[in-house]
Amino acid sequence: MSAKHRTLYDKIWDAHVVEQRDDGTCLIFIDRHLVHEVTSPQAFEALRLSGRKVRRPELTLAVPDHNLPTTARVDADGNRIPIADQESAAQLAALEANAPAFGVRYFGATAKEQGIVHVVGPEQGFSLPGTTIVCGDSHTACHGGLGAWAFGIGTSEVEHVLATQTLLLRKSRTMEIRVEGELGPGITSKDLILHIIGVIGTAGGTGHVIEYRGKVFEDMSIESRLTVCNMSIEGGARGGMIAPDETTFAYLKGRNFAPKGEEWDKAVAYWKTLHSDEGAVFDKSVVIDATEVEPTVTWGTSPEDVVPIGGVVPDPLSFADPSKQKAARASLDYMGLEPGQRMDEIEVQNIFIGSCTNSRIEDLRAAAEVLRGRHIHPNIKWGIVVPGSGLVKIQAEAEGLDKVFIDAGLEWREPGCSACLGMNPDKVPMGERSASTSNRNFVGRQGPGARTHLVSPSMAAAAAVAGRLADVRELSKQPA
Ligand SMILES: CC(C)[C@H](C(=O)O)[C@@H](O)C(=O)O
Ligand code: SF4
Repeated sequence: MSAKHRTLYDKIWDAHVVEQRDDGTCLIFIDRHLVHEVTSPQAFEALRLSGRKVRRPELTLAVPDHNLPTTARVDADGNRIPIADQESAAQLAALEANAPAFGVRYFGATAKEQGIVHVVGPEQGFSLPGTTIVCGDSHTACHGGLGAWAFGIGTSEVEHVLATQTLLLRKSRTMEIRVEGELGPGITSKDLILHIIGVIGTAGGTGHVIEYRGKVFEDMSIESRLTVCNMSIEGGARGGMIAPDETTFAYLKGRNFAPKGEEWDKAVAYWKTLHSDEGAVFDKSVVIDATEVEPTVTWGTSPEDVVPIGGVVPDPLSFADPSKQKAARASLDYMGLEPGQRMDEIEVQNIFIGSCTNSRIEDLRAAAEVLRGRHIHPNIKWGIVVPGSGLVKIQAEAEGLDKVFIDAGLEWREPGCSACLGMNPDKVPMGERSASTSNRNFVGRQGPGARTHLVSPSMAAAAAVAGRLADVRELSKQPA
């Protein structure tokens, strides 16, 4: 047992210890295992070779997302369109064969429930408060938005979880990110998390599990909480979570795999105990003033390279640390930017609205609100909107959002990871620049030589209209 006054993370940890080892590690029970096509083929193959089964197939959910093209998946006769890329096709085929062979629940490429694994888990009520959730994917912390302890694992751990439903872990340290005050008008959860990563840096959360605390998070929708927790890994953290509350319960009620009837009442009673006790001590604490958060954009090739839209590209010499100076110089070189250049004068040629950070219905509504009655700028050569799941797509179409995007000149696609990373045909061309709602602006992330500026959905829409990075608050003042 941990201390008397426990943090949310302590409580979830304590509830999942199967066995404590002398070396300080614990065998932890894993409640939920999400599986996608990239990190699972070898794990299933290893099980097959050793003649083992999936220990708890009902706690496992598989869905392809990374490699699927986001163009039509069936032809006019209803036949599946094959994937041209051989490696992608092989990974998809492996998952399609492995799921039924091992009795694992599977949402296939053409199922309406298919989507990005981190969008599907919450949407299906598969991800629940107080659960341990793993996936062979670094953005698994996303599910912490529901009050779960969720974290990414490697392929050998995927195999371990498939075979045993447990993991041998060492407890992380705890970190509180307390946000005080309120966000200004037009400032979103994406701006906030980019700002936070700017403050703590990409190593700020190393070795820690973050709990995001404060009224800002209590007031947030689940979609926004998922966006915040999603990027915990970009701040170096092992996980990120927000205590579950009435908003969480209302979001989950009635969802496909959420508990029903009496089970629901029991679950809610338990979930209500899942918050850090008064007097609980965190190993590290950071306080952020919400009123300081502006619409935030990145200028470099690390998610910590952030600046308000009203700011300028920084001078590498402005950083105290010589290694950061060197990194900034390399970033500016790659990004084709000069110190002192105004952020809102940087022209973009590509728009990507999607990814597990920002492809839920609320994100699409926010982008559509800016684009309604407007058209994309002639600078924009390619702009796509990629819903996070088939169900998000259906909902968006029922609200007419697809028409708003298409009328504005953007493409409306099938669900998947898409241009978030260059593993499928959606890529930003060499040397071109994108305003992207994804979570990583690494060198080559959106394709070889692609230059990525991370933004919120409404800021991506503003960039589409302006043909450059732009302050959505300025645009909103003008008539459409
Ligand atoms: C391909 C996958 C393993 C990878 C990850 O671990 O996160 C991807 O989802 C990413 O966002 O870079
Ligand atoms: S959308 Fe991007 S960040 Fe999310 S799982 Fe897919 S590739 Fe990774």
